[in-house]
Amino acid sequence: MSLRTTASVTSASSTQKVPLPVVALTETERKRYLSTLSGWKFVNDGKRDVIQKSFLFEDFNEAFGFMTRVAMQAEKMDHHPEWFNVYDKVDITLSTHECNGLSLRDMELAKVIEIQLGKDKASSVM
Ligand SMILES: C[C@H](O)[C@H](O)[C@H]1CNC2=NC(N)=NC(=O)C2=N1
Repeated sequence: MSLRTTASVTSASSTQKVPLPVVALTETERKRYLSTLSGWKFVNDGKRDVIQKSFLFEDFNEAFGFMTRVAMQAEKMDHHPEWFNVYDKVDITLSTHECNGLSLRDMELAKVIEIQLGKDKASSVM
């Protein structure tokens, strides 16, 4: 099965992003997407399905810089992390209100977060 990614439609004049659907992923889909993401854990908190990951940074500056960069991208996607930060630690939970569980939007945002993490790490070793 090929994984669905951000849908885009191209017309002669422009490429427009189309919002990803908010339908709940099946268990099979969820497992397939999670297998492409490093360290994200599936949790049912008793009320809903979520995915979670904890990140550890050098200090508050690195942690909050990462959060700021992720926030800008999340806002563009109209899909936002639930997160908790103490100094160098950031705990992130992703879920979709509309389906009370996990949708493609959560998987897409997790991917964006991983890409940002990679960029931040790369710049810190330069
Ligand atoms: C109205 C607005 O589009 C919705 O409330 C969006 C905003 N950001 C969101 N973020 C997340 N993580 N889940 C959502 O279901 C969600 N819904």
